[in-house]
Amino acid sequence: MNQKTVIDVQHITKVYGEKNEKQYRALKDVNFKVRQGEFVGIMGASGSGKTTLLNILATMDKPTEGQVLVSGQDVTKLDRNQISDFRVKQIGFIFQDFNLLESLSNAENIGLPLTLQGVKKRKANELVHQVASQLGINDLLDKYPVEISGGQKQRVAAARGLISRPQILFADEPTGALDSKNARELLETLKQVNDEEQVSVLMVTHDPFSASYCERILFIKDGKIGEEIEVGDQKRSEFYQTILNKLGTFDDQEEGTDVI
Ligand SMILES: Nc1ncnc2c1ncn2[C@@H]1O[C@H](COP(=O)(O)OP(=O)(O)OP(=O)(O)O)[C@@H](O)[C@H]1O
Repeated sequence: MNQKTVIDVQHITKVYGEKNEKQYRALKDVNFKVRQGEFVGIMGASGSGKTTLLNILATMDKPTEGQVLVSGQDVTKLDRNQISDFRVKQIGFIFQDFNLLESLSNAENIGLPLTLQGVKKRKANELVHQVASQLGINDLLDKYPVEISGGQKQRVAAARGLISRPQILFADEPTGALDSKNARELLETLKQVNDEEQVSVLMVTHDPFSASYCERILFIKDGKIGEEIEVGDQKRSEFYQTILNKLGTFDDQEEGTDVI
């Protein structure tokens, strides 16, 4: 197993709201590491802090305290330019609602991170075709997002997330808007890319089926990592059952954050 740490989360705390106002503590001293090529899931009740955590790791939000080392560099200390650079070169992101730009063709959407990096059109085109072949969506390149299905949109979004060959792919409920067939296909593809490219995948999900594709799952409860489970030698179907059993031990209540 690859032991290189790509993400090292140290003592992350997130408080929403200004001082003198009502404040909420959404994350409390969160610590964990992710290795290169690992497929890690984050599960937890609604309001437990999953999206807050993912957004901090992906530099879309800053923690109140603590640091996030990505390949040894503290990304919470980056300035605006460094953050843009970090996002386009080192990470990919897939959202539940795809976040494709309707006015761009699918090929242009996929190539957007390269356009932002100033990669020449010809080279960008070549890379777009490469990733599209890998994800089996070559025939969608000349179409626009409105002309394709939800499952196809998420594959286009995944291609955009992977085009820069990032070290880390963040996925926030990537199967949330997909039917089970499309969800399965997307997860198979993510797993394949994860294996082939050693890209670390960090996926927030409510869905035990999606989570069964992970090697390790962190359970967030009330802003803290409560427990974690690993697939180990289990088959995916067995891991799915393990996850269901684990979820059954939690109560299903929505979580409120701590008002300070
Ligand atoms: N911008 C914000 N300002 C104030 N509170 C916020 C803000 N964003 C999130 N919160 C609160 O922080 C807590 C954690 O929210 P977060 O979205 O991270 O949870 P989650 O686990 O992703 O939930 P869900 O599964 O419903 O998406 C929630 O109680 C939420 O209301």
